[in-house]
Amino acid sequence: MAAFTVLSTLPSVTSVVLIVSSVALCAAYYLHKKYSYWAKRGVPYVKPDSWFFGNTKEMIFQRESTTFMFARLYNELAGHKFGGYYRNHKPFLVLRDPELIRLIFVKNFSHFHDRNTPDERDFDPLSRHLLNLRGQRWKNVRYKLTPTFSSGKLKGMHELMQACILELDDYLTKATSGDSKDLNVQDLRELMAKFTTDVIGACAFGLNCNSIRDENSEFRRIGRLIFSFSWRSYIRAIVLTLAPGIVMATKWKSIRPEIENFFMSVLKGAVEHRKSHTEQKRNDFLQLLINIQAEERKQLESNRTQNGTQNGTQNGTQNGTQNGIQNGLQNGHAESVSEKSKDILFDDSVVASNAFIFFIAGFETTASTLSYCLYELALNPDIGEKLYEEVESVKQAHNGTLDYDAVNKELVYMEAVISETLRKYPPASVLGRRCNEAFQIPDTNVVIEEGVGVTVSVYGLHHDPQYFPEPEKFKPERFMGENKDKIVPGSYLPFGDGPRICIGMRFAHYEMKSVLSYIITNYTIHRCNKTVVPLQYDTRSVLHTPVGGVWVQFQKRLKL
Ligand code: HEM
Repeated sequence: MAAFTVLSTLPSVTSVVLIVSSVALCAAYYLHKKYSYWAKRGVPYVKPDSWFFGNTKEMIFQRESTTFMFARLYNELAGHKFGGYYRNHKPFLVLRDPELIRLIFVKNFSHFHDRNTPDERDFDPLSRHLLNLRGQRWKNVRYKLTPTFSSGKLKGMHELMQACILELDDYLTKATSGDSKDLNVQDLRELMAKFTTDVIGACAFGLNCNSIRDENSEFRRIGRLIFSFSWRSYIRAIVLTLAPGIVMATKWKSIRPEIENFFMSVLKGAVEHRKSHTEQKRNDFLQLLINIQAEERKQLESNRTQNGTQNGTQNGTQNGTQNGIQNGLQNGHAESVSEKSKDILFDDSVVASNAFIFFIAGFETTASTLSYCLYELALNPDIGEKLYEEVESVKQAHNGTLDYDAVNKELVYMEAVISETLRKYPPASVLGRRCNEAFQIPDTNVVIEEGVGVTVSVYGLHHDPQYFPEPEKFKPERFMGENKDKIVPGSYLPFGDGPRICIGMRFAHYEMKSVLSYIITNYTIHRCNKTVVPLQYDTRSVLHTPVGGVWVQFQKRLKL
């Protein structure tokens, strides 16, 4: 009986084996075909180390940070102007040659106008911002937002920035004059993140974030949350690359609900406040967004009236717009029903998303640069002293104060110190573009096909001795005088390049120079027993974050 049972199951075992082997063979054939992409085209490439994840396994399993993984690919392709790699089984190209980078990012931008980020989503109200937008939609939004950081607007922000510096002054004065000798030992990442959160809150949204003064500031807590590791975001990122359809079908948002709700309610509050205080003249980013939306609505209304498609006339006044934004932001729904028209560029979702991205991009990148800069000043006191002398002499030439023009134009050594910090520690260590129209690489037979992504390891370039000899040394002189002119175009890209270059670059420079001149004139910065040299980086972090923070000691500067 038992023998009979075994025999009767045999055909099904054979079928299972057959099915499994056929599936395995098909999968192997499929993957082999996918992973032959670069070899077939005669393009040098880095051999994938995983059938499933291509060249990104170490990053996905969090054994290597994103920065170091792309720098490794850059180094493994040494000797080539470009080379292939695979993200999962998708082909990507690493661009190594600065001239080729410029060709793609600047001169042939029309073939590469989008990033590799996922397309904007209707269900994700905070994802439709400049970083993600594509094609004509990106172009239109960028054109409208460009005036945000014009010289006139930056000048107008001088007082707001000074007020945040005074808060920092208050904090550091207490920290350095207290009896407890530990108070003057500070984690720069945290301190600078608090400062830059306050600055972007004040300058872009007219908000008092209070991060320096209040240990439990909600803004700082949310800021930390945005960049902290979460399993939700981690799994989503993997699913997004392997099977984007699942993310779309399940409407799996990129932003955690807590963060989304916080931003929606803050923006709603800010817009409400403006509505009830129309006498206060504002000149900031939020106001620019409000005005743009008002103009757009006015234009649409007049078009509709002209076309006879609308019976009643509405007034596209500022108040009307504020009501629109306000209604749309209620309950986390960024887009009101009446706004589903295709003609609308600045619907509530685009307004909220761009306010959100300005906040995130506005505080983290500058905070990280400032903290690395102060860390290097602690390790290199001679550079700190030279900086101090420059700031003092510019101040003396301007009756003891630094106005907007002096900060911008006269702090030459300061500019070099910041540039060197951005070289050694680029906060955005990888740049990417997606090919939207086939492009033949000059003097080769290689065609970058539509849909293929290109990647630039900014960290790899900035640490390549061919462009920056002794790359681990902190040498601001690289960016002074004729040395600066020798920098190969396309090899130094802390803010990216081409029409999609960072929109906040001038604001960031101005903010960093303003606060550094204040710190350097009032304090000296020192190594302490918590200072780690060299820094060790967190492989789990989305950003290039040092494990355990960046610690230094502040001392009040003794002035004669
Ligand atoms: C040290 C400070 C900063 C660094 C190093 C930095 C770096 C970058 C980089 C590398 C890009 C990508 C450029 C490209 O793809 O070619 C970028 C884009 C962007 N940055 Fe910044 N950034 C900084 C500060 C800021 C600030 C202060 C803001 C806003 C207040 C900002 C807002 C943006 C936005 C909105 C984009 C997208 C631009 C577009 O696609 O049109 N950034 N940034």
